[in-house]
Amino acid sequence: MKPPLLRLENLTLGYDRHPAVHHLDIEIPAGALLAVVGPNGAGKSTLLKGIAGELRALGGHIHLNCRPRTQVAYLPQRGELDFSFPVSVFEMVAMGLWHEIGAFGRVGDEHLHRIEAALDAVGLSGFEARPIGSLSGGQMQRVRFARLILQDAPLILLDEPFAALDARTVADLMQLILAWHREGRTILTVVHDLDQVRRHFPTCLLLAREPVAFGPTAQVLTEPLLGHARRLSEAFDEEAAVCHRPEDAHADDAHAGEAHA
Ligand SMILES: Nc1ncnc2c1ncn2[C@@H]1O[C@H](COP(=O)(O)OP(=O)(O)OP(=O)(O)O)[C@@H](O)[C@H]1O
Repeated sequence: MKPPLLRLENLTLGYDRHPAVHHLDIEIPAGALLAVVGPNGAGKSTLLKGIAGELRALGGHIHLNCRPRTQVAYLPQRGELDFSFPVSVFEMVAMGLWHEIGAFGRVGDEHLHRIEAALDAVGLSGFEARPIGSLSGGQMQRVRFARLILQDAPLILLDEPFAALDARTVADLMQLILAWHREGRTILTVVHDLDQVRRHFPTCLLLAREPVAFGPTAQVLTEPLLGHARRLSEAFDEEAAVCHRPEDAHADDAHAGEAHA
């Protein structure tokens, strides 16, 4: 059996000292294609932000069996994007190479070739000079996927990559995700469409401020478990303090995104 690429140990994540999601004790094996599902406000985006190192843990630990900064590719929700940023498609995609060439490094022939190949893979050859502000929502999401291709990361975190996209774009992006899975990468994707999860994602984490179920998708997406998740989410107290278990005596010294070989 493959060792876990990612292990969450009694993890609590939240904002202003209030937990948004907690009691996460989960091992995700290398090569998993995992859907993260749950009601609105269940803590799905918060979990991805924590793993991406954008949010410090309030308690517990995140153990990563890869380098946190350069080997984790994170695609935030599209609502968090500034489309008015004055860059071209080429420049936006080339940002996927920052960990190889640095912010002001020179893009060499090999890099040019890889940028062209990534744009081709997402169906945007010929769009290089277009300002990103002139793209449709679907084209912009393709550009963001091209950037992920260049990041070439073993761990990929996708937050609602299919939201508000047409069926053709969803199908094309899903094929890219499946190709990454075949290459052995580990992929966590927040998805709302449960039919899509059943079709394409072998494993699933059902969240409702805490893990409700984790495992093979058919065993997780059952009516009783989905109902339980809805009820837990509705009953959650947003103002609650971090709740420590007796074994958490040293939880406060946790560091999110900490590398752990
Ligand atoms: N920046 C923030 N500051 C304070 N609270 C936040 C912040 N971001 C999220 N929250 C709160 O944390 C909780 C979990 O939010 P999160 O966005 O992780 O849920 P989600 O499962 O991704 O929801 P959705 O499916 O609606 O996107 C919610 O109560 C939300 O209001």
